[in-house]
Amino acid sequence: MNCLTAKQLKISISGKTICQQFDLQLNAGEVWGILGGNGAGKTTLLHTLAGFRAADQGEIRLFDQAIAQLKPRTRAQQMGFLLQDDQAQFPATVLETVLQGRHPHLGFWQWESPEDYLLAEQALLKVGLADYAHRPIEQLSGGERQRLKIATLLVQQPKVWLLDEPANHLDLHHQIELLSLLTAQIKVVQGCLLMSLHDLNLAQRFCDKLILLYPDQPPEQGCVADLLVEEKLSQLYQHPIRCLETDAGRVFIAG
Ligand SMILES: Nc1ncnc2c1ncn2[C@@H]1O[C@H](COP(=O)(O)OP(=O)(O)OP(=O)(O)O)[C@@H](O)[C@H]1O
Repeated sequence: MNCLTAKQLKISISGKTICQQFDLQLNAGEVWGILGGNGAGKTTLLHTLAGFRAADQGEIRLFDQAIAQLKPRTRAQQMGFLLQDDQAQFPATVLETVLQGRHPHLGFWQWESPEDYLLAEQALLKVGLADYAHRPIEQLSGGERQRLKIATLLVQQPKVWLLDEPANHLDLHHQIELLSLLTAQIKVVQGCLLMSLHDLNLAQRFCDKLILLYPDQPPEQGCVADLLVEEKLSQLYQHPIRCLETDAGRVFIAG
């Protein structure tokens, strides 16, 4: 099943073309990564696919409905977005914040039900924040805030997940723990996930497919095995990248 499709997309920002005549199809059960250097356009591409900004040309469809025509509430029932920088937040506790993930599913005057609270508590448990439920969010560390944002998306229960640098602020244990949780969830609910990443080893471990946003040539997309190779990665980052075969699988290091 197609979850998110883009046809003949042209995206530019500040006079720079990120992509043109770009087609994309995210299918049920797929985990995609976007790789590219700073300023390559990863965030811009994600924001455009989410319908937060208009493309210069082309069409984006979420479950076969034009995203530009979807009401924000309908879109939020189907698509969750993890913003990279999300500083401006109202004073609230961790539990109040995670419950906001239920809002697209509640009626205008409807309060959260006991089931909503249960979902929120389960999500906090999954991200290791159960003991922080009544803490004001301004007292959380960077990594704890990131885990709270992921918990909020878990209770939102979207089918399509767009994540801008989900590994930001997370220690190695939480990177693996949370990306394992999210990618397993995608397979179970037959949704799809597209995330920007700076860590090639996380891309290798968690992604099925990739989009490479080069600085000097059109984007490329395909399977991880075809794209995570020294020559393409060195071109992508304009820096020599080496791929090493180890007991733990392939690892990538900057030369
Ligand atoms: N609001 C904006 N107005 C004008 N130009 C912008 C704006 N946001 C980003 N840009 C520019 O658009 C280009 C793409 O930025 P974008 O944030 O999409 O890159 P990125 O690949 O996500 O980068 P990073 O890895 O540094 O987060 C950059 O050259 C950036 O300077």
